[in-house]
Amino acid sequence: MFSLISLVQHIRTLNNPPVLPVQASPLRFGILGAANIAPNSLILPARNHPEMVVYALAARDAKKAEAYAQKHQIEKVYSGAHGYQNLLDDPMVDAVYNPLPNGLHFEWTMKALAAGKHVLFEKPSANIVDETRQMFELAERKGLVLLEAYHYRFYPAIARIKDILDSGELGQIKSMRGSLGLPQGFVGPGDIRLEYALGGGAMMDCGCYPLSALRYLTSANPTAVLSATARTVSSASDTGNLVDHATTAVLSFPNDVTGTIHCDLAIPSWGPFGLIPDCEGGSVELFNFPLSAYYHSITVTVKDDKRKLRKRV
Ligand SMILES: NC(=O)C1=CN([C@@H]2O[C@H](COP(=O)(O)OP(=O)(O)OC[C@H]3O[C@@H](n4cnc5c(N)ncnc54)[C@H](OP(=O)(O)O)[C@@H]3O)[C@@H](O)[C@H]2O)C=CC1
Ligand SMILES: O=C1OC[C@@H](O)[C@H](O)[C@H]1O
Repeated sequence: MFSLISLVQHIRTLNNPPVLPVQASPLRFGILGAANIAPNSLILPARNHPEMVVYALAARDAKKAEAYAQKHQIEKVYSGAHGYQNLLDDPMVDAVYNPLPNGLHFEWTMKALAAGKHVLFEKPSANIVDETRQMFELAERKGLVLLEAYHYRFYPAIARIKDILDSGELGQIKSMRGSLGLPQGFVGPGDIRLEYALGGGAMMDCGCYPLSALRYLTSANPTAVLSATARTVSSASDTGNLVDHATTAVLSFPNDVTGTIHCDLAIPSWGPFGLIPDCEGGSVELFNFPLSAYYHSITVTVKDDKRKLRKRV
């Protein structure tokens, strides 16, 4: 068990990983947009990977682009109306990170792939499934890597949960619950998450995590939406559209499995962010599944022969 001090040290190291010398001929990344998420998702981690370097940044506003590039020691800067495309046309760029708002993932990922770049793009991949298919088909045709940035899939904790389920120890999955909520105040006025035209809404921003996790754990896609309820707010630009501020949905999966997803852009406290498959012979809970590298716990509850519950953490 972590002590509080070692937990704080662990989180500080994750957020500021040691800087390693770059090796000869690293993979050179370009970033589309001076995005809030890019330092944590790519720029700081890259410094710990000698085989890659964040070489270029494009942002619409020149001043913002320069300041961001200077702060994060990014060599090449593009800006203005053609800044994103100019970055894609730069032959020095091998791979592109696309952390643009959800509604722009498709356009700029297609353009990046067309320019022959590998792409790491943010979740959720697109607004509609046909766009996602088109992107992966183009990447396949061009022999390029296209990866959606669901980092939770790379943490040992989720792999452990999948192993426990696949081992058969708990029997068949009967139902699953997954949730992700953001604390009140995290999403402020004007946030891209509240803009319908940019692919905003709680389901797109947060609900996509439990949905992805439920698909991963069952190795299946949902077949129907059994129910869905939402708390809605006006889209940020007030165009008359609504976005969901919170959603609860019950989905049907093959083999009579149901999955409940809950997401919320403004909950009064921190969390919830758990993942709980309930099985014939017990259940397993992964606490903090989206960011389990920071902290997590796994609780396995097994029903014994006399239907008594045995717990291990
Ligand atoms: N995997 C993860 O853990 C996380 C993923 N995300 C995902 O990353 C993406 C970006 O999130 P986040 O960094 O918080 O977003 P930001 O609010 O920082 O926006 C990202 C960039 O979008 C660009 N942009 C382009 N067109 C528009 C437009 N019309 N209106 C507003 N912005 C525009 C801006 O680029 P410019 O600088 O050129 O102006 C901005 O820098 C989302 O898809 C989100 O779901 C977010 C957080 C965590
Ligand atoms: O991991 C996340 O947490 C915060 C969200 O707003 C973000 O978009 C999501 O990816």
